[in-house]
Amino acid sequence: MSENTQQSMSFQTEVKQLLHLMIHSLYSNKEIFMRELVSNASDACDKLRFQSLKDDSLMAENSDLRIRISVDKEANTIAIEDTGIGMTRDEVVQNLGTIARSGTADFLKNLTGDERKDSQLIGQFGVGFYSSFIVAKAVDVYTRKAGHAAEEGVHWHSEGEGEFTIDDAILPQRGTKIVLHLKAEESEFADDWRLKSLVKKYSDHISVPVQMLEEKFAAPEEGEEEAKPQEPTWENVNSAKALWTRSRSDVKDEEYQELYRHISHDYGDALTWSHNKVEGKLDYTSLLYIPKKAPYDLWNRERVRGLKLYVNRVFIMDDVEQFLPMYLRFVKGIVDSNDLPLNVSREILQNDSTIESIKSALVKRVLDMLEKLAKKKPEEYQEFWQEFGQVLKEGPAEDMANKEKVAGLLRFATSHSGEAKQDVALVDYIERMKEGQDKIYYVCADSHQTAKNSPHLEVFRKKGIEVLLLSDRIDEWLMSYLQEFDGKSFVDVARGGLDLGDIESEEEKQAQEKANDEHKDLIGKMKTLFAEEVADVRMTHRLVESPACIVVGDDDMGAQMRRIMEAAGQQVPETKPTLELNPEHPLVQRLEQESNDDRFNDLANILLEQSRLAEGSSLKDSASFVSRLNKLLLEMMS
Ligand SMILES: Nc1ncnc2c1ncn2[C@@H]1O[C@H](COP(=O)(O)OP(=O)(O)OP(=O)(O)O)[C@@H](O)[C@H]1O
Repeated sequence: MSENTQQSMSFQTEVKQLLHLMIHSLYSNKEIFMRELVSNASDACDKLRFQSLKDDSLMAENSDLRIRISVDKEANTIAIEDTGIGMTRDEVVQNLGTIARSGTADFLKNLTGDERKDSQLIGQFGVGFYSSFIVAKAVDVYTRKAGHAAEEGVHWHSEGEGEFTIDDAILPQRGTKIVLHLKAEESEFADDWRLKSLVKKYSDHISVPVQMLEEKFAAPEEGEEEAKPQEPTWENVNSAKALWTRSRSDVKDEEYQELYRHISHDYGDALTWSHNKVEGKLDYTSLLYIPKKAPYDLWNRERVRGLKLYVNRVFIMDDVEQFLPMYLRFVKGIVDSNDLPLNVSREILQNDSTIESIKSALVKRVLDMLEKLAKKKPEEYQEFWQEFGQVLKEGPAEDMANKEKVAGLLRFATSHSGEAKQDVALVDYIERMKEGQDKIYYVCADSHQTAKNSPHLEVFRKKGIEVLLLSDRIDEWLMSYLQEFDGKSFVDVARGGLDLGDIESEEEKQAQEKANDEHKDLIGKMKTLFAEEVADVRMTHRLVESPACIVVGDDDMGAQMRRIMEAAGQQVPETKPTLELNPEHPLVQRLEQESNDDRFNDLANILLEQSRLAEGSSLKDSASFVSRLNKLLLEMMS
C-alpha cells in the first residue's frame, strides 16, 4: 500500500465545540443540512467551471456539471453527489477537520447557552458541512479532485464525535459524494418526496441542475390493466436557471430570500434587496441585499466582505471587495458582468475602470435602496439603523461624492425627545428649526446621558432649539467630515464662541458684550489663576442653570476624540480649552465678591473641575477636588 493508508485524526477543538453546539441548538431546524450540502455541491461545480476556463482538460472526462441526490430507504441513507472540483487528501483534512475562519474562538466565546440566541449566531457563522451531523450518526465523504487519477480518490468517515478517519479510495468519477447514515429517529428524511420538496424550497435558485431519480411507467399495452414500471431516470428537480437572469416580476420574494441565504451563509432573512439589469455603456446585472442582522464579526477588519462576481453567468470569484466601499461592507449580493473578460483576476479588478464605474453605480443603488426603505418602511429602516448605523457613519469620511446622500440617511438622538434612540433624520430636524435658525447644532459626549445633561445645552433648551445628542465613539470623527447638510452648517455647541445668529436678539448680544466688560476684574483674576490650564476665560450666555463650562477652540480636538486617541495610546497635541462663566449664577457672583484669596482659589478651582466633570472628562487630581469640596461644605455647615 502507498504511504497514505488509513489514518485516524482528531477534529480541531473548535470543530468539536461547534458540532456539539450545533446539534443541540439547531435541532428545530434540522432540514437545513440539505441546503448546506447542496450549496457546497453547487459551489464545487462553480469552482470547476471557473478553473476549466484556464485548463479545459479538467472537464475532459465529463463535461456535465450536476448534483444528484438519492435515497436508500432500507439502509436509511441519503447520498448527495456532485461532479464539481472535488478535494485532494490534504484539502479534505483541512476543510473537513478544521474551521479556517478567523475569529472562530471569539465567536465560540460569544455563545450564551441560550439555544434560541445561539442558533441565530451559529446561523451567521455558517455551519456548512458540519450540519450533516444534525441528522446523521455517521458520514462518509468520497471525493476525487478534478484532473487527478481514479486512484487518487479519498474516503473520509466520521461519527461526529471528535475523530475522523481518512483513507485512499479508487473513484471512477471526479467530484464529491457525501453519504449520510441517518440516525434512526431521522429516517423521515430518507424519502424522495421529502427531499424533493427540500430541494425545491432551498435550492431552486441554484444554477447547476439538481437531479433525483424518478420512477417512470409505460402506458399499459392493450389487454393489460396496469402501467408497467420502467427503469427510473434522473430528472431535474430545480429550475437550474440563475435567478438574477430572470425578470424581477417572475421571481418570488421567497426565492430572493433563498438566494440571499445561499450567498450570505446567513440563516435569517434579508431586510430588503435591489435587483437591476443595466444595459448601455455598461452591461451587467446586480442583485444587492441588505441583511436583517449584523454578522457577529462586522467589526473585524480582516473579515471577508464583498460581492460574488460572475461573468456571463459563469461564477468567477467570491468576496470581491472592489465593488463597494468599506462603509457599505454589510451589503451582500452578486454582480454578473458582460463587460469583463472571463479570465479576470483580483489584481486586474483593482485597477479596472469598468469596476470603478460599476462601483459608483452600485453605491448609488444601495443608497437609493436605503432611502426608499426609510421613506416607505420607516420601522424597518429603524431596524437597519440599529444594526448597521454605526457602519454607515463611516460614509461621509470615506465617500466625499455621496456625503450629502449618506448624511440624509443618518439618524440621531436629539434633545427634542431626549431619548437615547437614534431616530431623527436631518430633514426632520430642519423641519423643526426655529425662525431665524440657520444652523444644525450638536453636542458630542461619551454617553447619551452626559450629552443630554451637558451644560452647553442650557441656552438651547431655554430657547426651545433642538440639538443633536451624539455619543457613539465614531461621532466626533463623523462630524469632522460633515460640514453642512441642505445648505445648513453644523455647529458643535461645545466649541468656540457661540454665535446664535438671528435666534438671539440685539439686546441679548449687547448684554453678552457688556458682561465681559463689567466682570473684567474677575476674568483677569481667573486668567492669572488658571494660566496653565485654560487659554481664555470669558462670560457666556450659553449657560442658564450651571455656573461654568469648558469650551474647546474651533480647530482643537474635542474631548471625546481626545479620550479615544489617548486610550489608543496616540500622542495628542496639548491644547487648552476656554473657561466660560455664567454671570447670572449666584456662585459666580459669590466668587466675584470673595476677598479671601484661599477661598477664591478653592471656589474657582471647583468651578473649573466641575466643568471638566460635566463634559465627561476625568480630573487630573480628583483627591484635591474632593478635599476642596469638603472644606467648603464644612464651612457652609458651621
Ligand atoms: N461538495 C464539495 N466539493 C468540494 N469541496 C467541498 C464540498 N463540500 C465542502 N467542500 C469544501 O469544504 C469547505 C468547508 O465546507 P463548509 O460547508 O464547512 O464551509 P463553507 O462552505 O466554506 O462555508 P459555510 O460554512 O458558510 O457554508 C468548503 O469551503 C469547500 O472547500
